Amino acid sequence: MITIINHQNNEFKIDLSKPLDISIPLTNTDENPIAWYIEKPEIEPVRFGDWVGKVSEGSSSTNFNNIFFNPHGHGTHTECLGHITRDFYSINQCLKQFFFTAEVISVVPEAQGEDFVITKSQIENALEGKSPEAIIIRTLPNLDEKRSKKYSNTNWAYLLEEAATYIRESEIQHLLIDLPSVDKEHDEGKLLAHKAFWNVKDVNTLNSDARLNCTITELIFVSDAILDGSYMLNLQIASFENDASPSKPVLYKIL
Ligand SMILES: N[C@@H](CC(=O)c1ccccc1NC=O)C(=O)O
Repeated sequence: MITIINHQNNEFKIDLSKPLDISIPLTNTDENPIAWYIEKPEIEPVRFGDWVGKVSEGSSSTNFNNIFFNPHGHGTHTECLGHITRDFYSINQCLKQFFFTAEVISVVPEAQGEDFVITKSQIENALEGKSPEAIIIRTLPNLDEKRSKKYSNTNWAYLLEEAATYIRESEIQHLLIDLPSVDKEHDEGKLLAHKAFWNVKDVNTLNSDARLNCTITELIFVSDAILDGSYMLNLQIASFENDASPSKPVLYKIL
């Protein structure tokens, strides 16, 4: 299913029948990744007395599950600046378009003291002067365990503030990464990369040039079969009125 997208005076030819899904499935098993010290998601049938919302139990014509999960801690999710502000901002109001030009880059986080960090020059070198609407950062090594990793208290790699500032100054609107956060796990609430990317100067009173329509997507997984380079990104969320929603970013190779 080939289509041609005309965008910013360019033609992009993509094959909609060849999606490259970079989301991590959300399950109630021990396979599910976890960050931020919570337990695994729950997916359980509704119960009313003896009645169980599960066909195989015999009382219900349908499978009818409640799901308890956390968008930030349980898998691929997309957030708006409402994640860090005193006032409420909703991803469903901030993200109103869903197709973007995108660049997949791979970086090896650099040791800095006890941390591993992604620097401005790594982003700058990997982008090679390109100016996509979205950047997809794959950290190396790209171990399969990322799909089910328990991240709590692992001090994962993070973006230096200078790297997030560079991404903002490059006018990139959507930042996707395969880590639980663009920031350091234990950072005393500084959230330097989040603030730099969204241009949030004061979380109590939002500045007028804060980037309301820009998003951060965390806990993606970009398989090795997807090479670095240019793609079209379809960034889909569920319509949650919340700072963040589970999401399904899908790439299409440009033909
Ligand atoms: N690093 C922050 C905590 C934090 O960033 C956070 C905590 C719970 C759920 C999500 C978080 N950040 C996600 O991007 C802190 O140490 O206060």
